[in-house]
Amino acid sequence: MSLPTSATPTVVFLDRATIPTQIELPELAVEHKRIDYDFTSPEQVVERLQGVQIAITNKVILDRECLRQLPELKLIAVSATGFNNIDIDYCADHGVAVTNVQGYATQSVPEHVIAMIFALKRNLFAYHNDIAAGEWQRNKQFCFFTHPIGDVAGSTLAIIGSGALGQATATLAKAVGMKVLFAERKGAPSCRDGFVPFEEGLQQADVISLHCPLNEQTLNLIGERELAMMKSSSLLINTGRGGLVDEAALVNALKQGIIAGAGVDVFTQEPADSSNPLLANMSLPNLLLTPHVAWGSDSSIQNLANILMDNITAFIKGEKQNCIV
Ligand SMILES: NC(=O)c1ccc[n+]([C@@H]2O[C@H](COP(=O)([O-])OP(=O)(O)OC[C@H]3O[C@@H](n4cnc5c(N)ncnc54)[C@H](O)[C@@H]3O)[C@@H](O)[C@H]2O)c1
Ligand SMILES: O=C(O)[C@H](O)CO
Repeated sequence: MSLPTSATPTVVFLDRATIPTQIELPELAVEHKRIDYDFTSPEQVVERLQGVQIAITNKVILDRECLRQLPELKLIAVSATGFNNIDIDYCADHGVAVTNVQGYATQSVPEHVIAMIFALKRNLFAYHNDIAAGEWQRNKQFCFFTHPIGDVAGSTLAIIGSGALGQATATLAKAVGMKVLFAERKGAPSCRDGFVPFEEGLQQADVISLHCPLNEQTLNLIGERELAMMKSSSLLINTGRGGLVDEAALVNALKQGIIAGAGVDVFTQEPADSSNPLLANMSLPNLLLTPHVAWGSDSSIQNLANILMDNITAFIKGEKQNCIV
């Protein structure tokens, strides 16, 4: 998994526009040729990576079918933590290195999670919408209470995924007075020290926050069965990946009062459209949606850009940094 020493590598960024313009993407500290595309459709991937040694992708999918047609590709530098858009097994079997960017958003994602928890617990958007619909204006009192308002302090947060973002979310949650549990992996035969069994986490939590990767084991981790185990007063926050949650089952749970609310930043298809059950029901007062921006504070994206380009420089120099395979 290395480059021929004499060659000047070509580096192609397939979705450059995922890095906002105010963020500086550092130059590589080694000789190279770089081509940036703001956006690449699935049909354009193979053509754009023909003869290319290094591909940068945030969310463009590099699956087996397209990788098979790219024998010169030596490195996929994922400009994200999640790498579920890459066929890792193919890369491992065919000598294609894959790097990702770890721990760059330990401020941004937890702040987004806690913001969603406060907004939902206090029903901020439901009240905002009531005013927009003229409810307050029709009322005689200085205030009115059409939605429950809960305290965040004292409530229990169950975190699924105890890596960089799970841990950082735990730290912030404790700072606002929440009790924190880490749930063991679903189906695990035993429970590690410091974890509670998966089902117990679901049952005890006032809020569940997902911070595990999307893979074969975690697809539809939260479905009808799991939602039914949660308290009817509880919230689900998903900033992990859309596929972790059965979206139709979640909408049903919100409509039937099986759980009290959900904050969702990630979707099975992105961008999602009105065929997505969550978008089709986004007027529900207890559903808060954001367009995959939990990672997106300027400082976090700058961290990401720096680490991304460092990973590539290291690879070209023959060093290993943040290698998944
Ligand atoms: N919404 C966003 O903007 C955003 C930003 C960054 C990351 N993410 C997502 O968050 C995920 C986690 O990021 P991170 O930096 O904490 O990654 P990480 O690799 O540091 O941590 C992932 C954790 O999940 C655990 N895990 C793996 N499989 C599991 C399973 N089946 N059940 C429970 N836990 C499991 C791992 O052991 C690890 O502790 C990423 O994979 C990505 O999908 C989203
Ligand atoms: O995985 C990540 O880092 C986020 O989804 C942003 O791409």
